[in-house]
Amino acid sequence: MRILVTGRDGQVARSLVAKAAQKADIEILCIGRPEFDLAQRQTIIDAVAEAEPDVIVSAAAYTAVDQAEDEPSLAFEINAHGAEAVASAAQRCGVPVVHLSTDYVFSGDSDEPYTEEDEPAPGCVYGRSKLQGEKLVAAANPKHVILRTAWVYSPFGKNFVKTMLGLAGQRESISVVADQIGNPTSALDIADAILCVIDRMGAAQEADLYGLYHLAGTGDASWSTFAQTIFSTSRECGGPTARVIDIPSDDFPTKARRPPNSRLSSLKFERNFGYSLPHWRLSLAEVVQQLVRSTG
Ligand SMILES: NC(=O)C1=CN([C@@H]2O[C@H](COP(=O)(O)OP(=O)(O)OC[C@H]3O[C@@H](n4cnc5c(N)ncnc54)[C@H](OP(=O)(O)O)[C@@H]3O)[C@@H](O)[C@H]2O)C=CC1
Ligand SMILES: Cc1cn([C@H]2C[C@H](O)[C@@H](COP(=O)(O)OP(=O)(O)O[C@H]3O[C@@H](C)C(=O)[C@@H](O)[C@H]3O)O2)c(=O)[nH]c1=O
Repeated sequence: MRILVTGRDGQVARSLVAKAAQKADIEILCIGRPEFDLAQRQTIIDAVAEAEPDVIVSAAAYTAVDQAEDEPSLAFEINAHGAEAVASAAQRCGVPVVHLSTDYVFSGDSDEPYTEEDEPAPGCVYGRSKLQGEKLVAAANPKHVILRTAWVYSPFGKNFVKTMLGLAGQRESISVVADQIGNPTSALDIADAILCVIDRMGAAQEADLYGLYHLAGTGDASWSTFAQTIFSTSRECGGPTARVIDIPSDDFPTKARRPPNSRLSSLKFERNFGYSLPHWRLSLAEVVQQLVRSTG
């Protein structure tokens, strides 16, 4: 089984490489800029044709949430039209695409965890561009699994856990918003779930498994609770720590509006794939320990 993964240096791609290394029957091929650029359609067509994959994992994206407010055209070119081109290239090869999307497609004004039935209403450019990407991917390739995930962290790339540990080295206290809640999700757990999806699709070409799913870590937290847990875990293993000061979102102005509640219900994924992600606290401990060990 040859899996082509876009976004070579991203968190999900690197987690897939780490997880697939433990599986003899899987070959992972990661592609990235400059030879594969979502803003350059021909590079997508060429890269996919050359790879001859059995499945494509579309993990590359424009993920700079605030910066997207200043570069909406580029965000849409990459997250919407680039994603569509990847799904079309997969369709021309007759192979499925597993595409990643985000909790930021929701306004966050509901009090309940969002299901796949809920109407998206993104409040920022990043969320709008990813929502259009979902629609274009689904239209371009009937063999699609779209996974909306959230608050991704890992030992790789840029993420909130690494930002907090970095700031703890410089400050005694850090102000963190306490009125935005979501599901922290380890990219390593997403990688396991993607391999499970691919295994199920590859084994039976089960058409009824294609579609849109929410897939996030079990349990929820505010960014502030998440930060406190990062520091308590880091302290236990001898890493940097800081005091967290709870603040409202209004006291941490950002260019992009974030959803106050972006909790996702992953029940559909659980039902269809018989698989759920571990509790975020368990997965976080593993990642923080790895990060502290690697810098200590
Ligand atoms: N991070 C998160 O918290 C969440 C992410 N998601 C989604 O999950 C997916 C994976 O996210 P994650 O692994 O965290 O992403 P990262 O931000 O870690 O990595 C994104 C990757 O996309 C690549 N990329 C950006 N622009 C282009 C382009 N024009 N052409 C080719 N590659 C490009 C980047 O390459 P380069 O190194 O060249 O910049 C980078 O390797 C994305 O679709 C994202 O929207 C969903 C919810 C939460
Ligand atoms: C660094 C920092 C952030 N914050 C707040 C700002 C924001 O509301 C929240 C998260 O900040 P970040 O900018 O790190 O995270 P953000 O870029 O909003 O993360 C999002 O990324 C995209 C790609 C997604 O798809 C989402 O699921 C989500 O993970 O924490 C603080 O309150 N204090 C701080 O010191």
